[in-house]
Amino acid sequence: MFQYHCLNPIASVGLDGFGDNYRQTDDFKEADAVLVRSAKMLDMELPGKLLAVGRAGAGVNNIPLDRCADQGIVVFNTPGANSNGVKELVLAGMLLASRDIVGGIEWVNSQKDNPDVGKLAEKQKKQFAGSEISGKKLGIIGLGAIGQKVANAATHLGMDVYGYDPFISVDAAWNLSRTIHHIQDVNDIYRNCDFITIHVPLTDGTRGMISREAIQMMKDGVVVLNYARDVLVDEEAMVEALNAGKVKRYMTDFANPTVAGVKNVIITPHLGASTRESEDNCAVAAVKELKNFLENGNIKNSVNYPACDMGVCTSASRITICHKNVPDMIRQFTRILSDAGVNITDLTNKSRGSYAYTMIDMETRASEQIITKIASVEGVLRARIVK
Ligand SMILES: NC(=O)C1=CN([C@@H]2O[C@H](COP(=O)(O)OP(=O)(O)OC[C@H]3O[C@@H](n4cnc5c(N)ncnc54)[C@H](O)[C@@H]3O)[C@@H](O)[C@H]2O)C=CC1
Ligand SMILES: O=C(O)CCC(=O)C(=O)O
Repeated sequence: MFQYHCLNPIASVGLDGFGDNYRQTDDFKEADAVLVRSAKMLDMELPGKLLAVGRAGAGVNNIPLDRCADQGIVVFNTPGANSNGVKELVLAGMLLASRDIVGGIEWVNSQKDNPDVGKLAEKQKKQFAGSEISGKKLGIIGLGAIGQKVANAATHLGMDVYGYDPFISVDAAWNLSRTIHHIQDVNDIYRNCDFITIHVPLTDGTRGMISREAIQMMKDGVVVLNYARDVLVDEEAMVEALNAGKVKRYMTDFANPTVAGVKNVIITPHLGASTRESEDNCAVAAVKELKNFLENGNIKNSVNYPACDMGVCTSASRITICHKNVPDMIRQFTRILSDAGVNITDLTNKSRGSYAYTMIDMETRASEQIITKIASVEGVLRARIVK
C-alpha cells in the first residue's frame, strides 16, 4: 500500500486513477509521493520516506529540484497538459489589450442605475475603441508546449508570427505552422513586434530576461504578455515604460505589489491552467507518472532524474537506485549482487547531469540485506526494492 499527500487541491479524476493500492494521507511525513501545483516547496523539509513529487503542471520553480535529487526524490511534471488552457488565456489577453474591453465593461456597470445607459453608451464608446490583432506582428519567446500553440492559433487569427527558441525540441518544430518566422536573435523580436509574449521556464538563465534594455528596444505602443512567471520580466522597468507610454499594455497572470493597480496593466490571478480540462489533464498525467514510478520504478517526464523505462518487471525482482553520476557505480552494484549469488536478468543505467538512475531485474528476490549494502555505496542516494 502506497500513501500520497496533496499539497494543493488535485482534480479527483486524477486521484481516482490511484486505485485500491493507494491511500491519501494528510500527513506529508507519511507520504511516498506528493502531488503539488503552485505550493512553494522550496523551504520545506523533505521527509525521509518521500520517493517522488508529481507537479500537476509545467513550471517547477516552486520545487527544490537539486535538494530532491540529492535525497533520491524523483520530481515529475506533466508537459503540455495545461498548455491549451494557457494558450486560450493568452489569446484572451491579446484581445483584451487591443481594445479597452475591461474599461468598457466597467463603464457599463457604473451606469447600472442610468435609464439612458443605452443612448449614453453610443456616445461614450469611442473612448474604449482600439485596433484589431489581425495583421499585427506577434513575437513569441519560447516555442514549447504553450508557445507553439499560441503561435499556430495566432496565425489563424491573421497575425504575422515570429518565434524565438534556441532550444526548440524536434517535436515542437514539427508542430509549428510553416508560416511562422524563425527568429535567431531575440532582439529582432524586441525591435519589430507589436505584441510580445513569453513562454519560457523560470531558471537562473531566464530570470529578468525581459530586462530594462529589452523593453527600451521595443516599439512604442508594444503590448507585452507574461503568462509564464512574473520575475522573468523587470517589472519596475515595465511600470516605468507603461507610465512613459512606451508600453501600451502589460498583460500578466501574476499579481504582485509592483504591478497591481498600475494603469494599463491587466492582471489575472494565475488563471492560465485553471480550466477543468487542464486541471483534469494535469492530475491524470501526474498520477500516471507517479504510479509507473512507484510500482515499476520507471521514470518518464522527470525534471531532475533521467528518463528510464524497463516496462513492467517480469523477473522475480526489481531494484532501483538513485545515485550520483560518477564512475564505478555499476561495477559496485553488480559486485554486491554477484557476491550474494544473484543473477541479473536486465539492467539499465541512465544519467542526467550530476545524477543517474539504475534499474536492475533479477532472477531471485532481492533481500533487505542487499539493498542495505547497495545503499551504503558512496554516491548512492536511494536504493529501493520495487518488486
Ligand atoms: N500561467 C500559468 O498558469 C502557467 C504558466 N506556465 C509557465 O509557462 C512556462 C512554459 O510552459 P510550457 O510551454 O508548457 O513549457 P515547455 O517546457 O514545453 O516550453 C518551454 C520552452 O522554452 C524554451 N526556452 C527555454 N529557455 C529559453 C530562452 N532563454 N529563450 C527562448 N526559449 C527558451 C524551451 O526550449 C522550451 O521550448 C512554464 O515553465 C511555466 O512557468 C505553464 C503553465 C501554466
Ligand atoms: O497549477 C496551476 O494552477 C499553475 C500552473 C502553472 O503555473 C504551471 O503549470 O506552470
